[in-house]
Amino acid sequence: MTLRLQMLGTGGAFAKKYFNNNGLLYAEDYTLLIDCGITAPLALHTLGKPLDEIDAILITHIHGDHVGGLEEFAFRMKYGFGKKPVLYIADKLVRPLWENTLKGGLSQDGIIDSLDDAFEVRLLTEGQIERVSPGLSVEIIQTPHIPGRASYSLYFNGEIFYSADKTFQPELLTRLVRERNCRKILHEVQLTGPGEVHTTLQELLSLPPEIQTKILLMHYGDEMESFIGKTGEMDFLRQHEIYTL
Ligand SMILES: Nc1ccn([C@@H]2O[C@@H]3COP(=O)(O)O[C@H]3[C@H]2O)c(=O)n1
Ligand SMILES: [Zn+2]
Ligand SMILES: [Zn+2]
Repeated sequence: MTLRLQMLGTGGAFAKKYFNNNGLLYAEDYTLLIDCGITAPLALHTLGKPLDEIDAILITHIHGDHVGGLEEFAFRMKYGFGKKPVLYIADKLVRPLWENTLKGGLSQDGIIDSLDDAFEVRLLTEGQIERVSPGLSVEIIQTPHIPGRASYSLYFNGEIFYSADKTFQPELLTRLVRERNCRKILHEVQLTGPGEVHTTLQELLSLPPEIQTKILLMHYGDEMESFIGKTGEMDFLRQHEIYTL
């Protein structure tokens, strides 16, 4: 099954030239929204994409640039379309997403008292492949980002790796390419400064060309244009363009 990807945005958390790093993944007529950050509602509006054309949302972790648009999404689906959005989420993220992020704004006594009242929740477990639609499966892979906080990268159809925000994990990337048929890697990048909770361009440039050629870079800062031609065998993913993966 050929997947297509259209990023709503390719910016890092504080980018102003680019929307938050959230993507629409198309598998035939099924549309999955990967992460729904603060700018997702505006980016969808800019693309002319109505909310009810999205079949499900999947979130990687609970930073604002990945979940900050969920409150608006849920309210508009409920009061605008009379529907509950489908939400794919790692079991370990349910409690923090509800208790620490959404409860304050979304809860209404007797109407919305839990995440299940606002979303059609579908739990994901590490190591288990979930069939999202006839042409789309996903496996979550926990990858390090903020110490002590869970964050999950995604492996689609056993061949496409989509990194969550994460530190550099060369062994994982090498294993996916050499042992698990990985054809394409959508990877976050930090262009300047120390990585700390992200993967730096310098780190990705240390990968062998065989892996770099599979990588498209995303979640970058406003300085991206000045790095064109300086990314080895890797290219930048551009927001709103549709890529066949
Ligand atoms: N220890 C941390 C934690 C957070 N941050 C910054 O805050 C952003 C939150 O969203 P993000 O996309 O994960 O990027 C994080 C860092 O820019 C950071 O730089 N160092
Ligand atoms: Zn982020
Ligand atoms: Zn993050």
